[in-house]
Amino acid sequence: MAGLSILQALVPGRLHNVSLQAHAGQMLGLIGPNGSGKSSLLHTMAGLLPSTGQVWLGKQRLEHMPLDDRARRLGLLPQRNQSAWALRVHDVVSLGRLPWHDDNPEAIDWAMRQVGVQAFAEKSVDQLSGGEQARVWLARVLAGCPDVLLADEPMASLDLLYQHQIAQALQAYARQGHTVVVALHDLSLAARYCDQLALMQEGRLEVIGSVHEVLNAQVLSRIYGVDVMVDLAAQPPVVLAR
Ligand SMILES: Nc1ncnc2c1ncn2[C@@H]1O[C@H](COP(=O)(O)OP(=O)(O)OP(=O)(O)O)[C@@H](O)[C@H]1O
Repeated sequence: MAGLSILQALVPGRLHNVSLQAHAGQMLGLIGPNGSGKSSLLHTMAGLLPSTGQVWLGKQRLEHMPLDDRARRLGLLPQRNQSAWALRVHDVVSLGRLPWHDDNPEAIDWAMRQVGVQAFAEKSVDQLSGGEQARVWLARVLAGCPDVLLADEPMASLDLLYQHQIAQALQAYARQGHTVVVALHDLSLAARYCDQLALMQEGRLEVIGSVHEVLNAQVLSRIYGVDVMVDLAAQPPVVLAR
């Protein structure tokens, strides 16, 4: 399957000439302080935030792809989600099949199982807790089985069990040959589950590489403005502000 490349993305005040490649089969984590440009980069990758740069899905330029093809091949989970209607959870997840014009029950059941929301299938989504709803929104994107999955802080509101279950599900999705890009603030989770990390600061890509290349205590302390301790040899790895 195709990876995703972004070349010289420039969005005034938000992104400054960002170029990077997300590879099929891998999970790329976007990290960096608040306002560093992670969401802007994800929206640019999804073709939703216009930039002067280029986005390539494999050998195809995203801007030149028909919209329905883009919708099938690229899925975005935004940072904030809400439903204007009190839809059933099953119906919300089914919306993920819209680009395919079908109601594929296997894909919908699979997506709900990945994030553990089968028990809520008949409930109204507005009657769920914040973390439960977050899992439903992710299931909706997974149900579309996109080649490239872009997720903005998918674990932010989840409890300890689901942080790990969702991180594992996203990693497994990448291992099946998909391209997964997640923005996240929990650097210990990033160290444990991501194959590559891209560290952003003030709209620029500061460094991209393996977990060991990017999670450097000195660099992180400078960028986050707080003393950071990094222990990548620990099981699981730990990255925390002191
Ligand atoms: N809709 C918008 N219009 C104009 N500027 C915006 C908009 N959204 C974000 N910005 C600005 O773009 C910059 C990057 O914001 P972005 O949301 O991409 O950062 P982020 O790294 O995702 O932050 P966080 O970790 O807080 O979610 C910030 O300076 C922000 O103020």
